[in-house]
Amino acid sequence: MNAPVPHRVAVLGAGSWGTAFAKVLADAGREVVLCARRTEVAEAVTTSRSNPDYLPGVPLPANLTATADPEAALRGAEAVVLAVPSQTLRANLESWRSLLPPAAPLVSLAKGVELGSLKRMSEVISEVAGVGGDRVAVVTGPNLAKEIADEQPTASVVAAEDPALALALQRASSTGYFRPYTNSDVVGCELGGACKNVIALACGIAGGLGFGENTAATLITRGLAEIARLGAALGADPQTFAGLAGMGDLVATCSSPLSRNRTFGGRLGGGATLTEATAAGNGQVAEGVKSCSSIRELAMRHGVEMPITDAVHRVCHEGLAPRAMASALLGRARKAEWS
Ligand SMILES: NC(=O)c1ccc[n+]([C@@H]2O[C@H](COP(=O)([O-])OP(=O)(O)OC[C@H]3O[C@@H](n4cnc5c(N)ncnc54)[C@H](O)[C@@H]3O)[C@@H](O)[C@H]2O)c1
Ligand SMILES: O=P(O)(O)OC[C@H](O)CO
Repeated sequence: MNAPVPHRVAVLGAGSWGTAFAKVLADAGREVVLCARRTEVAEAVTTSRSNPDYLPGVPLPANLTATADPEAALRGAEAVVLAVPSQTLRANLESWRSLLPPAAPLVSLAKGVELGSLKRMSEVISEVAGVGGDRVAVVTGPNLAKEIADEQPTASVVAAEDPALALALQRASSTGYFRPYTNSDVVGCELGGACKNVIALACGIAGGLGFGENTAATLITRGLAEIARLGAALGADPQTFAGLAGMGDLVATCSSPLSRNRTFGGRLGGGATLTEATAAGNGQVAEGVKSCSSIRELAMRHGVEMPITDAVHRVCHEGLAPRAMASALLGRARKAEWS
């Protein structure tokens, strides 16, 4: 069965990625309403046709309008995109639940695993909105918001249980600079997006300590190995981790100075405390700082070894000195590469 390609789309959350993805949808021909938490952000988008707080200097198209009123944004929406930080998704969605159009698909842009429940974002959405997994989709991949806002060529993944929904959203978001692929492995795609933030923190810490590309490549490669192990335990398709939502996003995030996670790790490696590193982020969220704990707990629950994730958790939350991280990792028992 074909799912209708949505024309009117509400994007809830007007931060970096919410705004950039709203622009993608508008450039793909949708009528997009971007919903900001703060009135001044919505007003700035309306009056200046840009979002100076999150994407300064990026012109936004006329078929992208903004409001701070979720009811106005959601009225008549044929698809709803959720673009808020992962640890805030539950509370935000609870406040929007009664306004959600009854049949509209719900699309997650968030990359994280919820603290406490250890749920992936699509699971949180199904639970809070009271909808089946067939109405939920995920957009993920090597998608640094600023590069996409500047229309640099990028591929992405639309993952959904329902192949017709994935196809409809793929059509709804394809532009000359943004090429989404479909994928039915929602579990693997979401794990790839959440876990790479933690490995990017590790790469940032290594960079802050003055280590070079061998260390970064080691963390990326062994990071991918531990992400894939968790994926296997949770029933993901192993191929996903070799794709855009796995290796692709891992490489982009671990390598880019635009990554909030890598940048945050760099501050820790350079000697900042967690509080100082958070303050320097000016309200921008490095998702891995919280997800390192939920992912570690998820791995422990499933008997999966994730030593890099464990070390990042210990640096962020248990006082392990960044410099001691290398000896903690290299001092582990010797083993075969594929074991
Ligand atoms: N920025 C990127 O390059 C990028 C790319 C892909 C995915 N993502 C993911 O998308 C999600 C959103 O990221 P973003 O870059 O748009 O974040 P951001 O920090 O730039 O913006 C967050 C938005 O959520 C709103 N919000 C609502 N409740 C909030 C709360 N309690 N605390 C903080 N903000 C709250 C903010 O007002 C803001 O509009 C994250 O899960 C992130 O990992 C980001
Ligand atoms: O800036 P980061 O570290 O949250 O990463 C942004 C995106 O997830 C990259 O795909």
